[in-house]
Amino acid sequence: IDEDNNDNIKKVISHKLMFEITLHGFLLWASMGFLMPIGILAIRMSNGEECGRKLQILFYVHAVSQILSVLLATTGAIMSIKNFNNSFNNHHQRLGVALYGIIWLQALTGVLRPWRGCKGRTVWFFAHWLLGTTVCVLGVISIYTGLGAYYDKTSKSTKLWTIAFTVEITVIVLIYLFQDKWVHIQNQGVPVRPSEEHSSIGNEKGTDK
Ligand code: HEM
Ligand code: HEM
Repeated sequence: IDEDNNDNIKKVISHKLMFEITLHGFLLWASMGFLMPIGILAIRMSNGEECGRKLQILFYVHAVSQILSVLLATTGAIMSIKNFNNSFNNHHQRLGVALYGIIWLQALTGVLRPWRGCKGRTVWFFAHWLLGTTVCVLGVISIYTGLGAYYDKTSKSTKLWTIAFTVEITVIVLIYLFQDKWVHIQNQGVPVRPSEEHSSIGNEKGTDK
């Protein structure tokens, strides 16, 4: 009877750990694998946008989705630090802890931004863009290594999840690339005036011929 009891306790604990790992995965996927890239696509939609109201809405979508993303990741962080072993002895764990910290730094620089037209704004934008893009890419890598860690721990296949995530990220990357080409694509139907034909090299996005 004693052995039976022991077995049951073991099963209950591993069931609990299983649940916690799955929740960890979902929280961080939703945060860094979904909200963060979507928020970046949103603020990029405002590039070259003239209408003040549209600009404001896109800014809010960016700010809200990014703050929500940081809060979700933080929930996941508190959970994982409470329930996992905190040994930080593999790439997934080490990169993960670094990200937990950096996303807060990024959100903080987002909130504490200088006004447009201010002297510091150019440097701020470069820093916010560079760190933001890097963090998002590292987040995507962490999700792949996380799915690997899940397989190592549970021996359950994560093939379908990996495919699903790859499809999602591929779509997001295609939209990201498309955003740069949108004006150019629209202007394909507009005839080039002969006098401007040669000066069209190196044109700015907004005045694309
Ligand atoms: C951006 C996304 C992610 C970040 C930042 C992250 C971060 C972390 C961190 C810091 C740990 C160590 C926790 C500790 O020991 O206190 C950890 C462990 C773990 N994570 Fe993630 N994670 C992410 C996504 C995922 C995903 C999508 C899965 C898949 C289900 C996953 C599965 C695991 C597993 C199984 C562990 C156990 C640790 C092990 O022994 O390797 N993670 N994660
Ligand atoms: C972890 C959170 C965040 C990430 C990963 C992030 C990422 C980014 C990225 C990559 C860009 C550049 C987009 C482009 O290529 O044009 C950007 C722009 C911007 N972000 Fe964030 N961001 C975050 C949080 C915030 C927060 C909390 C705010 C404000 C409350 C904010 C305000 C802005 C603004 C105003 C711009 C546009 C700057 C301009 O075009 O002059 N960000 N963000």
